[in-house]
Amino acid sequence: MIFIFTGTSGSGRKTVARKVCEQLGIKKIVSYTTREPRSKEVEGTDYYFISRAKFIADDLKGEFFQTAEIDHIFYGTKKVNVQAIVDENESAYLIVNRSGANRIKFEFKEQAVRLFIYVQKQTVRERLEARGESFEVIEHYMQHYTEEVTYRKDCEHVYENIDLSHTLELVKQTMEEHLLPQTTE
Ligand SMILES: Nc1nc2c(ncn2[C@@H]2O[C@H](COP(=O)(O)OP(=O)(O)O)[C@@H](O)[C@H]2O)c(=O)[nH]1
Ligand SMILES: Nc1ncnc2c1ncn2[C@@H]1O[C@H](COP(=O)(O)OP(=O)(O)O)[C@@H](O)[C@H]1O
Repeated sequence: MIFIFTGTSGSGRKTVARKVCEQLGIKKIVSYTTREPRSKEVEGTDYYFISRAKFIADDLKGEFFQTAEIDHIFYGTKKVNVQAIVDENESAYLIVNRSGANRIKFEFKEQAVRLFIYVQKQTVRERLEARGESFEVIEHYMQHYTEEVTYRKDCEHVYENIDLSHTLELVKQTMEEHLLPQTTE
């Protein structure tokens, strides 16, 4: 099973995904990005941080399963990382935007499920302010919000992440249901 975490940026997707998947022992498919690491982000855990030139070269070689460009930054997951999960017949998760979620769902069909995490626009702003983000960064998040939030109608599961522990419980429950052996009835 592939668990696709998507939703509005700044709503807690990474936090929820990491905590629940740690508990369930589900591996992450780590994306590549051309943006600078933020403080506390770890190479190979949060992202593989690579240069634009390397990203473009790898893309030309056909190494990416899917890519996205957001605010002039490239993001992508490599075929080799996705294939490793398929070969081992394991479950995995990733955190992607709308286009990435669509691409993965299209490829994996019933074997992929989209978990949409969101909060109200004003709450995103407050959390980013609390995280100490600059005005410019916060405005970027705000500009994407409307486009991102409308994707929720297409996703299999939707969570408004108000109380974190409550969200974690609900998401865990859903994921456990998907991990149960499928009956043919
Ligand atoms: N399509 C796609 N989107 C990605 C990938 N990796 C990350 N993203 C998305 O890119 C956006 C920006 O991510 P990031 O720079 O970490 O900032 P965030 O908005 O704080 O999560 C988020 O919506 C991520 O989910 C990827 O491999 N493919
Ligand atoms: N339920 C919650 N209540 C308050 N703050 C939260 C909650 N969930 C996550 N956060 C905080 O909100 C910020 C954004 O979370 P993050 O997981 O980075 O979001 P995303 O991956 O969606 O951009 C982080 O500082 C995180 O600790």
